[in-house]
Amino acid sequence: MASVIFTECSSSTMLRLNHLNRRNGSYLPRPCVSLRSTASGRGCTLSIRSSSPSAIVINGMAEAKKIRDDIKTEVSRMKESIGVVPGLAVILVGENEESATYVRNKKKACKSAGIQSFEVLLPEDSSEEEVLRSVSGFNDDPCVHGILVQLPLPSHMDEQNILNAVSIEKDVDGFHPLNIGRLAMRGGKPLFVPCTPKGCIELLHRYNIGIKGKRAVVIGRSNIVGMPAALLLQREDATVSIIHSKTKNPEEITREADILVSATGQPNMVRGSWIKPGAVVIDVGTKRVEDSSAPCGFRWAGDVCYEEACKVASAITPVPGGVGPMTIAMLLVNTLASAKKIHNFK
Ligand SMILES: Nc1nc(=O)c2c([nH]1)NC[C@@H]1CN(c3ccc(C(=O)N[C@@H](CCC(=O)O)C(=O)O)cc3)C=[N+]21
Ligand SMILES: [Mg+2]
Repeated sequence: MASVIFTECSSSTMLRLNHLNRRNGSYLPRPCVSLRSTASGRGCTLSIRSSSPSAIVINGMAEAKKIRDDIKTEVSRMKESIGVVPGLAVILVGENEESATYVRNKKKACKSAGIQSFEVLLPEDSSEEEVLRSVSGFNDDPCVHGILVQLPLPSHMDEQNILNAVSIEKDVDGFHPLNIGRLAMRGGKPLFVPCTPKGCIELLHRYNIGIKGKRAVVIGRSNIVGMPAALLLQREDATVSIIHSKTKNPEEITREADILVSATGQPNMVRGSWIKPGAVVIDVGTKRVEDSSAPCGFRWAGDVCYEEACKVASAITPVPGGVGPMTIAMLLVNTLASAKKIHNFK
């Protein structure tokens, strides 16, 4: 290893730390080399001048592909042995362009994995009763093993009421209050866990990033991502803090995080200075932002200032290609698991 130089304003390089710690199955720096909180407040001042610092990029797209391939194999095994094809139903209300994109992606993923997909598109001004009727139809349909009501719903509908109506056996989104309640209980056994947080944890596992005993900070407390992510991390024995819009000085708390999960949908909110050197950063944000230089007129922006974060973090998920594809892969995982359970197929 070349000389290690301590400079005042350098961003840290975790190359050496990564090298050391990957042998222990962890990308996190050892406490004894975790230099932080300098007087200037710039965080770590350890650097190796000769090499440009850069975090490991967590390739969610590649992991998702592997998972989808495994599902495809299982789906055909199931079809051949018992003649059952797993089915996923999606209910989409209104014309929200982003929602339409997700629904399209889910449909594509189902198709390539051999999962049958069903879809109900309802106009924005539909009544709650109409949505409830669709839910109930899918609850009773033996070809459907998973039901997903795309959120957000139009504001005139009671979201809780609708999520409550989904059969918990088919709640592949894990949004039914019973599944969430069980997730929150010590020793509780949810039938399904929400796909995005589940995808985040799966990425950490697949990259051998230890969670037990680590400080985890989640930014955002939504029912879809923030809150279940915090619960899951806590179940994996992390010590978890949740940051939200009323939190004072959030960056002081994020700088404590060994694992930082951001799910706010506010592009570039998380700056490099918010991140502890060597931390693992999971960026859940996927916001469409106008960009005339992009081929389709927009691009996907995460919550994290990626260029800055790369210089500080030891590992980071990109947007796109990080958490997003894993979300869809987990949806297929849950749907297959549901079909197996309903048909008692091992
Ligand atoms: N009931 C419900 N369940 C959800 O799981 C749910 C939802 N409602 N409402 C909206 C959010 C958002 N969400 C995403 C899924 C995949 C990508 C995704 O695949 N993103 C790609 C970019 C998009 C693309 O390339 O087309 C990526 O990050 O690489 C993003 C966002 C699921 N959600
Ligand atoms: Mg992504």
